[in-house]
Amino acid sequence: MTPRSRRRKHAISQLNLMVVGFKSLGKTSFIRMLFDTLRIRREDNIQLPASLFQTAEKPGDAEAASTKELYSFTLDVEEENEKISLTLVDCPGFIKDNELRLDVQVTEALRYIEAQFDLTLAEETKVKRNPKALDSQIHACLYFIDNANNGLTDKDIRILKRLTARVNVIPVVAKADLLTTSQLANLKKTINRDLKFHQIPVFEFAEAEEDTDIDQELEDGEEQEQTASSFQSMIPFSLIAPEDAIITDPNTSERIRGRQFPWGIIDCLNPKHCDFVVLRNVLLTSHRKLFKDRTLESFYEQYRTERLLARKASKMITKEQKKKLLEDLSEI
Ligand SMILES: Nc1nc2c(ncn2[C@@H]2O[C@H](COP(=O)(O)OP(=O)(O)OP(=O)(O)O)[C@@H](O)[C@H]2O)c(=O)[nH]1
Repeated sequence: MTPRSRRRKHAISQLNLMVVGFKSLGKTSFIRMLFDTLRIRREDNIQLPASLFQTAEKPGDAEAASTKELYSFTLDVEEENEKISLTLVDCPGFIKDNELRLDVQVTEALRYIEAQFDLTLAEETKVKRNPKALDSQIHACLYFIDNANNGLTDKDIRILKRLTARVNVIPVVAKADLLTTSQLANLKKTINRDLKFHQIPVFEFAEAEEDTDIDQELEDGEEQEQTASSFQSMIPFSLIAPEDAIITDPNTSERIRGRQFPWGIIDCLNPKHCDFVVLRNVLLTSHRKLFKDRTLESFYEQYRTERLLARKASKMITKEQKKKLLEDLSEI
């Protein structure tokens, strides 16, 4: 074992993921499915939020099962021999028919992301820094897109523009089981066209991989290029979450995390049925370090600069200017 791989084996990497999107698109179901596929290292100290297991399979359950407020929980997991402290953050679904409320909800999600930057900033400015300080920054945010729309709506565009200024955003098509293969392919194409047309900088695989060592295992440069572009071609990733009912494979009698229809079974872990397995690998293994690096080097640095400039500007303001500003504000 090389010193590097020995170090890797013992170090615990922190990874913080967030899910956002309009109401009832399957955000909590995705977190539940991800949780269900994890290899938990320490079961003794997990505190799972009750809302994670409130499902809405029966009519009338939807309101009770909807996420009322942002919550997070942390798990010690092991993925490909690496220890990860994984924090999952679930947000209340955005409300479509109230513009003001929608803006407040997006602001709340962004405030949470910025509050984590503030923790890093506070740690950095301490005289004696804590070398074991936790990295609570949100490294990737999955944005759930409603497959009933023909591409991105104006509201999606507005939200995505705000989110992509602060976090690595990965767009996903929710409930892909409701689309045929060609409908899904067309929707992906339209979403990509919309992202490009509106210049929304969601996470890009091809570009990002050029300056990183993530694919060290792939020695052949051509193969590396292919991998990057094949990830990129999957954007937005399609997701299908399993239903509560216990479904078994008729051939093997093994449990399947899936959805059963009169004509067959969808296996959510089958890459032919949806992109969950690929996305899971991207988040937890292949691109984990890249998400973290970009968060620190790009998003945190940008936020830090903005905060320091704002602080400087507020110090430069004279007493008279401050008084006038407060007077003006009280008249509004
Ligand atoms: N057909 C289908 N239904 C799904 C899928 N994922 C979730 N659902 C169903 O959609 C409903 C809402 O799922 P949730 O996971 O609670 O959605 P959410 O986005 O967390 O909801 P809010 O917290 O209200 O925003 C439930 O009835 C789920 O069973 C999916 O992939 N396909």
